Amino acid sequence: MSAAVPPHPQPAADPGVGDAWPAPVATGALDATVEVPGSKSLTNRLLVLAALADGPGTLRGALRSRDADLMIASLRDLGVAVTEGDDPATLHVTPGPLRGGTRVDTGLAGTVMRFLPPVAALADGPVHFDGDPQARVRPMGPVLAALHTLGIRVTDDGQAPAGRLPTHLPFTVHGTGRVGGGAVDVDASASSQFVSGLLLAAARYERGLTLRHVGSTLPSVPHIEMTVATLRDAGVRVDDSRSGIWQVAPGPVAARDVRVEPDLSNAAPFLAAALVAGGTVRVPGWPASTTQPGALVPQLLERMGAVTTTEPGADGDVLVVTGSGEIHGVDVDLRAAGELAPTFAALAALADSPTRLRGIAHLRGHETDRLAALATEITRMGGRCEETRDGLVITPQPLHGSVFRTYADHRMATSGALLGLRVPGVRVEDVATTAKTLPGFDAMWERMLGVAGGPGAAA
Ligand SMILES: O=C(O)C1=C[C@@H](OP(=O)(O)O)[C@@H](O)[C@H](O)C1
Ligand SMILES: C=C(OP(=O)(O)O)C(=O)O
Repeated sequence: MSAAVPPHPQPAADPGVGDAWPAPVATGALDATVEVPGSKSLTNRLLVLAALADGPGTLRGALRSRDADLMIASLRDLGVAVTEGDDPATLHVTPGPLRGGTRVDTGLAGTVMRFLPPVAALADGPVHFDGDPQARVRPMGPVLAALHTLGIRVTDDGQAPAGRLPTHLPFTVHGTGRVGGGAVDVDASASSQFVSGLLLAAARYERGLTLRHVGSTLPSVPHIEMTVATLRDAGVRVDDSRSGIWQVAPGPVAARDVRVEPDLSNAAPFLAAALVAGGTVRVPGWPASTTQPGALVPQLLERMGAVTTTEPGADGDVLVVTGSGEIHGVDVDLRAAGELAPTFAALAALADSPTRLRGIAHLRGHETDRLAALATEITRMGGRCEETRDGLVITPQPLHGSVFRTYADHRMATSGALLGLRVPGVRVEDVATTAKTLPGFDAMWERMLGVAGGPGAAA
């Protein structure tokens, strides 16, 4: 990976054992249907496109979580009206002239910190960006360098020497109300979101944008395809016919009324639970075709021992995953779907043979250094999980309970829950961190298990 990732802030020495969530152990085969809320990636793309559109639009089935709510709050501050419809998942968006003189709180949301600077470039004044302490070490440089190339002034509000382009939060994008556009080279080897963010705003640039990826690897290609698909659905012309080059034509973004698919990556730990506990888990609303990387979940679970089918449901297909409790190790390149790695690492630690996860060096710049975090927590449980240059090698061992640290990472929390299904005594520190993309995860998990009586009842 060519973009260096600085070390993440370390968690407190004592992870608050008393408050940790006792992950319930499965006491029998599962038989559950889990309704998963809207996709984070689609919700935040569709919010940005609605904010840039040529009239009022509506999202239905939108995710409401910390990441989505930070996007909504930021767009409101920029002058976009976002109001709730009959239910919180229905959002009406009315674009307005983009205002400067505001502050964007990115939280720990990659989609907010990478998608909004190219939008802020269109505002009529400075927009200050900052986020959680962990967000300040997530890579930002390539997207800010691209804005600089396009003639937008970006200044560092942190520790960088004066005059140096910022590479991390906090920073200010000095919008002037217009962006000329043109051509930029971007090294997106550390995050596909650098590409997505620039493409999402590009139709509103006077000459559009031609973006060329110049890095050695490109992670999360399905997420870039999702960006291109959502742009095209909004009537924007995008040429992606040359590998590693995207050309967005200038023009209006059509206001639309859109339905958001369920978040297939958030479905993954629930579906994986069928392998760990045995039995069946169903997720309704599984799209017949999708750009979400979670589309890979059924085939990956099958490789690890599941039987998967789809059944017709009231609202599209229902994905049905059945496991026997046996889990087989795999050798898999997850470059296209890195956000699935924590779920598959947890499954791997419970398997009957070793697993190699490859192509995911960029996970070192996610919510936390996920490779280090997974290796540390699985090892703490007595497992064997070693970091490689671009992934993890997990060799199953007998595991014991522990406090499973989450490092402010929602997917670490869901991995801990998955391990706790089989290993008694797992307590997940700060399970509330799942609110980043799935508020109420612990209650959903307990419902899946048929556990009554609230946290810890089945531990
Ligand atoms: O564009 C998106 O919605 C995302 C892209 C991916 O980021 P990276 O390319 O940084 O992995 C993914 O991991 C993240 O969860 C969501
Ligand atoms: C990497 C992730 O999030 P973000 O959108 O903050 O990059 C994730 O959800 O796994």
